[in-house]
Amino acid sequence: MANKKILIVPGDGIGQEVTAVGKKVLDKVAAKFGHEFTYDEALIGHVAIEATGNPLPEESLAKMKASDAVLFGAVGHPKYDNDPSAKVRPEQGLLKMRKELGLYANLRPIKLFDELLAASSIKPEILRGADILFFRELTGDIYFGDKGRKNNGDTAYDVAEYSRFEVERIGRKAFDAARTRRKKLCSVDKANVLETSRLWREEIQKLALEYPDVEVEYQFVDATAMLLIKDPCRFDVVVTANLFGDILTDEASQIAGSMGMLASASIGDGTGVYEPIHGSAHDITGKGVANPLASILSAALLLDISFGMKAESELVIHAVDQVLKAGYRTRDIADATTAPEMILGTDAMGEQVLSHL
Ligand SMILES: NC(=O)c1ccc[n+]([C@@H]2O[C@H](COP(=O)([O-])OP(=O)(O)OC[C@H]3O[C@@H](n4cnc5c(N)ncnc54)[C@H](O)[C@@H]3O)[C@@H](O)[C@H]2O)c1
Ligand SMILES: CC(C)[C@H](C(=O)O)[C@@H](O)C(=O)O
Ligand SMILES: [Mg+2]
Repeated sequence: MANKKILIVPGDGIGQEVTAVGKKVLDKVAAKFGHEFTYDEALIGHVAIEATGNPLPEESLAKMKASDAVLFGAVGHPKYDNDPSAKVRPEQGLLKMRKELGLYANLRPIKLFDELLAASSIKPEILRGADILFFRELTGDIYFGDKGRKNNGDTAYDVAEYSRFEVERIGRKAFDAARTRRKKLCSVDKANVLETSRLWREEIQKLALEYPDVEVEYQFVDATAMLLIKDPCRFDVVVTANLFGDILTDEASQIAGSMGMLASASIGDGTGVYEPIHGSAHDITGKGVANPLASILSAALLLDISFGMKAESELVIHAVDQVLKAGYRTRDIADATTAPEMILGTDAMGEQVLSHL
């Protein structure tokens, strides 16, 4: 029995819809195992701009720092996506949260539930058994370097920077994880072109000497994009920089069947933040069709990583597996053989998972 303070930060668009389901799952787990979870909510993104003018109000940040874990949804609104000159943007709230909480490691597990083999456009014989753990560096790179315009606004720049300690700390986490898995690590960079990547590779090579039991390979990011689709089973743990990790994991969502299946854990030295890798999905917002499984699986990561509740976490993953085995699907993971009555909306899918807990 444990007492924990969980902060729910739904954000924008389908973030609101799926996080409500993730919270219900946490509630049910607490009741089942006799834990006491207390909840608070905080604003971020477009909803925070509307309410306060600030994409990450100080009050939200203070609540995050004071909580034991954060369940996060997504940020984003078409208003800003279509206005490149907007000075205040929802995404700034997300990046500030990551920086302020020191969330330098973003773990993105890509694991295919067997029942979804048919939902993917990749051939089943290539896909079967795929199980990759991405470590995406999250507080450095081109995201956080100097950026601006010059030459009367006719030239724009974004500076990419990495320091040795930033590469070392994410690299160490990735090597440690590889040791607990299949002992293979792939470090992804663009060291044939980028100086940040050459420093990245130097640091990973140094770390490799400390982990002789882990088989290390180095791949360029362009080749990795190809290999993920050609032969996803060759990968175990992948460690890479912020921008490469962002792009490669959206691609890798197709290994798991859909963006709506991928959970993530953003961790550092303080409060951990657990979030689907997907965004606010304007195209389906308000329709009640968003897949809540990424949020539910994020809740499972929260239980495991921030609270050390392994059995609770495994129960949630098992419940998701059972629901998929029973044939239930949201629209994004349905295939031609799915009967219409088995295609559920966000809340109904959540109810199925709750009933299997
Ligand atoms: N972590 C975040 O908060 C985050 C991540 C990515 C994008 N964004 C923001 O989200 C907005 C939309 O961006 P985008 O369209 O490029 O990416 P997106 O991830 O929101 O959507 C990409 C596609 O995947 C589908 N999709 C995503 N999640 C789904 C789910 N749970 N169930 C079913 N289908 C799902 C969407 O319908 C869309 O077709 C932008 O404003 C962007 O900046 C935020
Ligand atoms: C919204 C955006 C800033 C964010 C990122 O690029 O990190 C998103 O794509 C993600 O993957 O969480
Ligand atoms: Mg992304």
